[in-house]
Amino acid sequence: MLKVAVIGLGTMGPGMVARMARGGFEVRAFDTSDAAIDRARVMLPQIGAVLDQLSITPLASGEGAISFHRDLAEAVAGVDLVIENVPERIEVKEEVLRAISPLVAGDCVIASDTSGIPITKLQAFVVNPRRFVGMHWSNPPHIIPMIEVIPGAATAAEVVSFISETIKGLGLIPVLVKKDVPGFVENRVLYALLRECVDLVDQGVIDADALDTCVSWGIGYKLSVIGPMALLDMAGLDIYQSVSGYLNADLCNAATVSDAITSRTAAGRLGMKTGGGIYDYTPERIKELGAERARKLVATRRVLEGRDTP
Ligand SMILES: NC(=O)C1=CN([C@@H]2O[C@H](COP(=O)(O)OP(=O)(O)OC[C@H]3O[C@@H](n4cnc5c(N)ncnc54)[C@H](O)[C@@H]3O)[C@@H](O)[C@H]2O)C=CC1
Ligand SMILES: Cc1ncc(C=O)c(C(=O)O)c1O
Repeated sequence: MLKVAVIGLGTMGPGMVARMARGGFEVRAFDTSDAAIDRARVMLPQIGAVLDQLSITPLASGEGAISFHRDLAEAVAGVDLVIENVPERIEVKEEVLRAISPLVAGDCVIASDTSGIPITKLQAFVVNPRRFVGMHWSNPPHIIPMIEVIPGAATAAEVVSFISETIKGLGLIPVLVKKDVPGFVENRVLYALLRECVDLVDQGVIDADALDTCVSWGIGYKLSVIGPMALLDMAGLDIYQSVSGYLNADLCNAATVSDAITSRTAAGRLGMKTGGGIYDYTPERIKELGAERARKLVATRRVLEGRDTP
């Protein structure tokens, strides 16, 4: 049974811990914050119920054990894989990776769930860069089945194979990113979309809620069935040639973050986690939305996987 340590139990950690334990791994869950550990403990049964709805059942040998840790050396002792999952700030990742690296065995793989910091940069912070790789999950990690695998300049081929096989072994889908570009692929695409969406709302072209309806029921719904490259063929490359010929030059190409976002983050309006961001949320609404989104994502995934016929 594979032994894995997850370092950081914020938005992403609990779902990753639960998903890997369901796949039979022994999972050590570490955070420096007692509140994060307490929250993760509360979330595990709720996440387990969602995994049940996805028909992700424990192996015949049973679900892997989960243990919680406040001592880093204890958390990573003897594990095969450590997944760094701390905030997306390179100085925090440097401190954590420099702390983890000397504590693990020579054959242990260290992976980072960074959203897009180049893996080659993070490799500088570990003792053995050959055994360091990007493993980028998507939120919510217990529901979204795709994980990007990103080798850095020094990552050994066998480590890329190990991570890809580990992901497949969980019944998930590894996607290899061949060049270590910032944001990898998923977030380059997402952030191109988000930049345009924020700009359209900033410019008063559309209200936020109408934009959400337009994107979710238009391209969002369609793209879950037909990928962008296949969509080009469905629309016709001549159409893309014509439209992109006049539209590309008009799209937002701002290199900085929109003032509307920067003023909100400066005021502590970070979204659901602070009760308001673009929209406002009560604690009851946050619970409702969490349940509703999980239910719809589960139902959609079951249909897309062919488990349920509509
Ligand atoms: N939020 C998202 O939608 C996604 C985030 N990611 C990436 O995953 C990583 C984690 O993101 P989130 O879970 O959103 O962050 P978060 O800020 O919600 O949670 C980070 C956790 O790390 C803990 N932490 C901080 N310093 C630590 C340290 N020195 N040692 C151990 N734990 C420490 C915090 O207490 C917190 O519980 C980031 O690199 C992020 O870019 C990847 C995919 C999606
Ligand atoms: C806004 C945003 N940024 C990063 C990520 C993942 O790295 C996600 C996600 O949903 O996975 C996201 O929504």
